[in-house]
Amino acid sequence: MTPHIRAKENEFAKTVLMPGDPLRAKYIAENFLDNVVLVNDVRNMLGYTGEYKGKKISVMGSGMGMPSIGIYSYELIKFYGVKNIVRVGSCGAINEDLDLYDIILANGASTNSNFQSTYKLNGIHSATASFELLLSAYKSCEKLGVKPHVGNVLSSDIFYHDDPNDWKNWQKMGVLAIEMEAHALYLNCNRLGANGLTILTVSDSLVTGEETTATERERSFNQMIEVALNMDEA
Ligand SMILES: Nc1nc2c(nc(Br)n2[C@@H]2O[C@H](CO)[C@@H](O)[C@H]2O)c(=O)[nH]1
Repeated sequence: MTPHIRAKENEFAKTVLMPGDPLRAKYIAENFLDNVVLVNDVRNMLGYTGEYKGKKISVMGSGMGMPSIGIYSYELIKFYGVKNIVRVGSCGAINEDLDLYDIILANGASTNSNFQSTYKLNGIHSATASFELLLSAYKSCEKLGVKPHVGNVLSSDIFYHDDPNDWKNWQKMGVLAIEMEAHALYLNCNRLGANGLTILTVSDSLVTGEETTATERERSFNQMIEVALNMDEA
């Protein structure tokens, strides 16, 4: 038990998928997993443990933003012994080579947040994904005939930026997309010795202004879930 999760000590699998929206955790559990058990509903941040092709796996919402995923990923690793956390989310593309519904594997996550000030580093830490999980996800994409984009994303503290063109400065740095969680997940994993990865589907483009349709969003979300569930476990 923690202030935010009521699950019993061994109720989480070694690997946890984390969509931002707890209702997507419910969707994944109901549509992809067998023998599902609800292990958390504190604050309605729904968490489930079940099986995929006989392998135990958990799925729980992270909430939006780094403070939220920062709490849940910390508690999963520190108090429940979770070894691998795979964020499965959506993002806004800022690179012109990206199309709606494309899949991104984030090998790193830049930020405009001061989240890492807690570590009192004399410098800036590069928040990075686990190569083991990244390679496993890349191979899973190949098996499923998905061509992912692998690169850096921006984890922003802000959705409504006062300067609507701020993203163009990040585009110059080769950043592929904007989301709001990966950097904090990677910091916790880097600091606590766990493996983290963020898999994203492009649900809007700041370059073209395009937005996905609800039905298409669900189809591409399913493809990303298939990629995550078919990864070899680290
Ligand atoms: N800041 C930001 N976050 C985005 C964007 N598109 C998407 Br989907 N997101 C993600 O969606 C949620 C905000 O709608 C957050 O959890 C982000 O990870 C975007 O253009 N900007």
